[in-house]
Amino acid sequence: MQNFDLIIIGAGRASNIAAKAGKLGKKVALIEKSTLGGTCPNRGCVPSKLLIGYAQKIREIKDSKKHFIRAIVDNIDQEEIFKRTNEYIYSVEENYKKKFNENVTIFKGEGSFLDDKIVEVNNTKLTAPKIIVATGTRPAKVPLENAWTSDDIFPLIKEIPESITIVGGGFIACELANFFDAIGVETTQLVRGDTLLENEDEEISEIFKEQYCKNVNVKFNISIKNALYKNNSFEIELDNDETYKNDALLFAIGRVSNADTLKLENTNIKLNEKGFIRRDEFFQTDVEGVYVVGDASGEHMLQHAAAFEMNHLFKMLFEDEKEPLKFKYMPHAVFSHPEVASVGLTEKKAKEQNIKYVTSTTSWLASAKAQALKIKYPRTKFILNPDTYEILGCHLIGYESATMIHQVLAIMHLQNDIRNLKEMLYIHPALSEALLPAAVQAVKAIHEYKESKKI
Ligand SMILES: Cc1cc2nc3c(=O)[nH]c(=O)nc-3n(C[C@H](O)[C@H](O)[C@H](O)COP(=O)(O)OP(=O)(O)OC[C@H]3O[C@@H](n4cnc5c(N)ncnc54)[C@H](O)[C@@H]3O)c2cc1C
Ligand SMILES: NC(=O)c1ccc[n+]([C@@H]2O[C@H](COP(=O)([O-])OP(=O)(O)OC[C@H]3O[C@@H](n4cnc5c(N)ncnc54)[C@H](O)[C@@H]3O)[C@@H](O)[C@H]2O)c1
Repeated sequence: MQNFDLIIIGAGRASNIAAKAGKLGKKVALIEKSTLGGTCPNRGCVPSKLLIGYAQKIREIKDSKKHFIRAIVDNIDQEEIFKRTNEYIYSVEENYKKKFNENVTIFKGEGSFLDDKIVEVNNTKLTAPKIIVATGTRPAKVPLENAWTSDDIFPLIKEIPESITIVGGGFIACELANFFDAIGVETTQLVRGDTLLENEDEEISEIFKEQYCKNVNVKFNISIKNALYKNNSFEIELDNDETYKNDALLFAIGRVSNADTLKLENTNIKLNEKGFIRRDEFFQTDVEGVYVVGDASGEHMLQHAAAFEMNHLFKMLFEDEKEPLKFKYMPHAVFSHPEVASVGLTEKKAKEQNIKYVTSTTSWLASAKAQALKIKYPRTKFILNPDTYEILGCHLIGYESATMIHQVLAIMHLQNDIRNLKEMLYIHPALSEALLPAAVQAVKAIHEYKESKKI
């Protein structure tokens, strides 16, 4: 039995805890069954955003006629795009290794529990007073042989397909289908319902659908009845009896817990109804001294949330943090075309929760920089508490929405009052100045609401 101060199962974001604890002189066992760094740098956020950079450039060139420029995309070197992205992925493991000092022992293998306090990896038994489970998620099982998930394209080492079908209408499907379509791979997206990005505010997802479908061929209310893999391609039969051939078929239909790899039946650790590990507000599982953080908890499934949680857990374990982490707000963005960013309640959620609210939706076009983009759809939508002026939700669609929303986030975090967004000074005519008329309009909407209630 090997003794440590800390055992960590899963070297994704939790690598940072291992590195920092090692620097404090703690003896750390870091167990990873795949590549150090986890999903984000190896097969998630980073490589997918590297790909989106290419897509964005191509879309801009193709759209240049709006600026009275005749330009054509003469050649897209797809191989180079994947080669460069793969090179980044291949560098991750070595870069992560450099983070750790001699106090951190890396065990490459699948970790599992023998009991509440003993973890086994490669037939070696380890124990520590503190154990962190940070095992993340994996793609939901693909129902057809030879079909891909996002894991299969990071890195893409097989031949680049000439045509691809992508199933799903969520984050991954809308980011990847946009990329494949932009680089010239014939792309079909299959969505079982009639919306894309179904968890976004309805007004925003409708605009997204209208704009996105101008580029990507999306079939709605459809499922695959059958898909036969023959001679390196799929013969796809849809449930409306339509048939067609595509080189690749990729499913992006959600992600599932890795808890089933941990032999939790040997412990008192319990799962919730979704199969994710149950925890209290201090990240502690049903076993004292065993914690679960990041995607493994199934709560947010976002890199910034995982990183924030891990940072807080480190402070709880090795510094003097006594308070639980309470996320005031959890923003996210979908890096597709168009780009969407959101924080807080959607109108639907506000309605469901019976919350008193006022909405205000404003075009960005009052800003000269927004006009210069020559796109008409960008919008800001606020959901507001009319009594307190609090921003309950903010939803953006348009160029650099993910960047734009940080200004709103800052206000929400500091002193959440829409009037602060209205009173601040903006650089004229920066794109973010588009938030000024949105804030003015939002405050007006609250005043009109208050007036209407006086009668
Ligand atoms: C295609 C894609 C794009 C994404 N884009 C974004 C984005 O733009 N922005 C964003 O915020 N989020 C994005 N995400 C989500 C983000 O990647 C995750 O939220 C984040 O990586 C979670 O970190 P984690 O450390 O909790 O889990 P992970 O990074 O998944 O790490 C868990 C690690 O545990 C290992 N493991 C699992 N079980 C065991 C075991 N039994 N023994 C040993 N090791 C084990 C795994 O191999 C893995 O390395 C994206 C995800 C995907 C798939
Ligand atoms: N920009 C980002 O922050 C980013 C990008 C990619 C992924 N992620 C994270 O990764 C997670 C997983 O992404 P995802 O796109 O796989 O999940 P998702 O939950 O966003 O979307 C899943 C989609 O698949 C559909 N679906 C589910 N089961 C299906 C089935 N059997 N047949 C057909 N369609 C089905 C759903 O209706 C939905 O449209 C996200 O929830 C997100 O947290 C974040």
